[in-house]
Amino acid sequence: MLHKNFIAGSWVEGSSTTRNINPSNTDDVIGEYTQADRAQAEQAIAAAKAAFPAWRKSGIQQRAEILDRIGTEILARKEELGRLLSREEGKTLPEGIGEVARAGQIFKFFAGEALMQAGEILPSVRPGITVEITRDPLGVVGLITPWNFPIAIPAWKIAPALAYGNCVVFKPADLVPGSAWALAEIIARAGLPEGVFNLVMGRGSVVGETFIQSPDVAAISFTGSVDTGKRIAAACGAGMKKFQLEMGGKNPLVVLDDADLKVAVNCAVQGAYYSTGQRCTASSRLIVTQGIHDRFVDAVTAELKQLVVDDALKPGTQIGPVVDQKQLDQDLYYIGLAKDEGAKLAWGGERLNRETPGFYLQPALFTETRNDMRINREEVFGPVATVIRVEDYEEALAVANDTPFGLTSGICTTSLKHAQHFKQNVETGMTMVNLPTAGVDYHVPFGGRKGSSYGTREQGRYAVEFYTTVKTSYTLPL
Ligand SMILES: NC(=O)C1=CN([C@@H]2O[C@H](COP(=O)(O)OP(=O)(O)OC[C@H]3O[C@@H](n4cnc5c(N)ncnc54)[C@H](OP(=O)(O)O)[C@@H]3O)[C@@H](O)[C@H]2O)C=CC1
Ligand SMILES: CCCCCC(=O)O
Repeated sequence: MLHKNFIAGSWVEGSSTTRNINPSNTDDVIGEYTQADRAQAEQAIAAAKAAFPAWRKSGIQQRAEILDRIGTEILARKEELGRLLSREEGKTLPEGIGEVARAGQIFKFFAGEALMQAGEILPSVRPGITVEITRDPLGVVGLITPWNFPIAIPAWKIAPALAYGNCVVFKPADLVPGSAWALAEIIARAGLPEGVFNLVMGRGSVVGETFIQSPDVAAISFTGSVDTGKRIAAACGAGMKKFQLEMGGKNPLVVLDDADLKVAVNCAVQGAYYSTGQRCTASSRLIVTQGIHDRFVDAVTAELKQLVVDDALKPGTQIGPVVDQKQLDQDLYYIGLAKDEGAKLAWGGERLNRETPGFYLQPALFTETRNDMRINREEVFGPVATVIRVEDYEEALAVANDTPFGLTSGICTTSLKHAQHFKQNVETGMTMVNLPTAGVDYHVPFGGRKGSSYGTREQGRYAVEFYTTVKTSYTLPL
């Protein structure tokens, strides 16, 4: 079966196709997916533009019911969709099912938000005049998503876009079309008028470029690499488009002498290596004070030796394969670079063989690293973490903030004083105390600072800032 694009309410073939390969077993072809060319991407944009005038006036009850219907079906099928997600992306089955559940919860959350489009009414400073502050939808929004959260990141862009009355052209990462297509198939049956939602599978350099260049696309929401994010920012700026970028991080986990060692080790292993380290929120720099350093390194190393690296769908697997050859090459490149820079490899870093051909990599831990090494400046986006030894809390905070990124951070400590000071002074958009840096709630703001993110926050009620525009009205009643 060829999985087609969904444009103007119909399933249509594109100009080429791509095969979806299982990173746990590269002999396993999950399915064949069509790829749009520029013309088809433009057809989708035109369909969304034509649908907007009516959709922007749709009732909030209609929107709420549609979003709730989508969320209900996603949750009802979380095992099936979770298995598909793990098969195509490589995160373990529990992680895949968890991500699908999160997507369903996100749609249900925004079903509620669709009903709560609050504004404000104030008296003018001029007597007798009333001022109203309301919000309008933007129009056609282009949603461009990465491979590492194939259904949750699309959900947290699509759901608010629709809730606030926008029309959508959605381009998933070419590497993981399965989850995106399954999500689109649910959305296609949820009762939206034709053209309101369009799935446009295809290469970023073709479909993505068409979105960011089109004068009929009012806004772009993007998650992915810094390089692509900068490209999108330049194009959107030139075209006076609204845009938001979520691009990753070099997230620090600070471990102080007074930390609970067991908690700190769990935070480090979960945060740095689960989901094969392929999370923008993953810990990659473990910043450890002198007094606990050796005990911490020994304990983390002991944990890494126990981790089960295997087929994502196999029961008991804790670390699935890397997503593809390109990412594996990137991980191995940085492992080699760290060695060349003089970092000490405490454990792992070798490609592994398993029963089936896949991109299996032993989680790697480097010690005796300095924050000015490239391994500590650049995002690897794999199961690779480094330890930086520091003297005290003050030095730990300074090192944590000394990075071009600012997405998330963490501190393991039993000192309320240090926890409070860290929350107030760490330069990241999100921060955790005695918790992994990865793993966030779905109903609160998500996003970072510096090179990690651009624009307003995603997720939760804060999403209204991006997916609407404010109008101030003055009325003199006659
Ligand atoms: N912060 C995060 O959540 C993520 C960060 N990353 C980082 O990015 C690196 C590469 O991952 P990758 O998925 O390839 O990231 P990319 O930035 O290459 O891709 C992200 C999305 O952007 C699309 N895209 C690519 N080029 C363009 C373009 N010129 N215009 C518009 N859209 C475009 C891609 O399409 P397509 O892939 O179909 O070509 C994909 O849908 C990772 O190694 C990691 O460092 C990656 C994923 C998530
Ligand atoms: C939903 C995708 C990003 C969330 C990353 C995390 O939960 O750590």
